[in-house]
Amino acid sequence: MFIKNIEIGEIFIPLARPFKTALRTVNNVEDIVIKIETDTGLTGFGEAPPTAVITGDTKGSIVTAVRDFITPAIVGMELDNLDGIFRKLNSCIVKNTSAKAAVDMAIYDLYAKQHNTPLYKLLGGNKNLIETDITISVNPIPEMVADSLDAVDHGFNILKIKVGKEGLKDVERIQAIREAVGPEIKIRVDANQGWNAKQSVQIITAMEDKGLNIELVEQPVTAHDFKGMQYVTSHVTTPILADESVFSAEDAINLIQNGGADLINIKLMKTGGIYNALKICDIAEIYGVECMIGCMLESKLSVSAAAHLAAAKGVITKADLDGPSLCKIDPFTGGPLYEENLIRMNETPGIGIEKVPGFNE
Ligand SMILES: C[C@H](N)C(=O)N[C@H](CCC(=O)O)C(=O)O
Ligand SMILES: [Mg+2]
Repeated sequence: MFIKNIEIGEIFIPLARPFKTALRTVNNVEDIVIKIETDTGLTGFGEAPPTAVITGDTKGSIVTAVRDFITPAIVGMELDNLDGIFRKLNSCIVKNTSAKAAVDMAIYDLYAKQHNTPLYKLLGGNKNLIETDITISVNPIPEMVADSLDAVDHGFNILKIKVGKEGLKDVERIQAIREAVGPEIKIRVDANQGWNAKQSVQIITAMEDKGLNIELVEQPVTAHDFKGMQYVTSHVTTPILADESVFSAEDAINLIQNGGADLINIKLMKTGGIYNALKICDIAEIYGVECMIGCMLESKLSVSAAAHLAAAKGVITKADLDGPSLCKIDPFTGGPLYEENLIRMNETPGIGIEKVPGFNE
């Protein structure tokens, strides 16, 4: 069975509410989707969001990478030569990790379908239920408190609070939310690179002194500031999670060996897909570092690929896979079940998404 062609489409899904971080505000999921077909008619699907402020990828660059570089590199290759396909995918163009992720997940989808197995079982089959957090956008404090209470009402036990735009005022934000939701709800804080190293220590220490019981702080400083990550990690007791600082296995090794983080956030859109994400899982396992699986502003297709990886690997102990919960509608058929805070894997072969809008059957 060989790869016959790659079709490129686009999806548009309105968000239930604007998504706001220290880096950007977004109102809709507007992602590139791809369909890979084999000579036997088997199809695999993938999705790539244009998260320009984090990965550098735009809709135009994703389409160009898939159409002009990846397609000529892998069309005609035998699906059984999985390793050869991924080596070609990763060497035919540098960077462009979101385009690579879309193709990588479609290939894994096909491979698991060919073997009539759900992808998570093929990758390791560690668990079949995942608990995700939900993101609270950065807004005026009363709005964030109301959003947090609403999320708890809807069954979420873990909140990921976006901060990083107003320095020390973030302590008030988290204090107000903690007082409103009570002590049982887990609170994660994501600064999206919004603080500097000294400011991070001041803010996180203030949260510790107030007993706000923060589970972790994600990416306090600029992505390339590995020394800053090391400074923060060594000066606070709250665990520090590296997100934008870790795209590749090399980043993970560098950061871990230099004490630049306690935890690593793996996202398929940063690694270029599951093939490279598995390398980070192995490195983390070797060093005894736990991982979170995260997502960009993505819909159910690519988030489900990430869910399969999370379900497969024991080293992935935390999930930020709330993309589908942030969308107003679910335009897909099939896939894992999203039940508020829980993602339940099922027995459908591949990733499980059976129908993607924009492609003819
Ligand atoms: C959507 C997810 N919960 C999230 O917060 N991801 C962000 C980046 C998302 C984006 O800007 O598209 C993160 O973890 O930094
Ligand atoms: Mg983050």
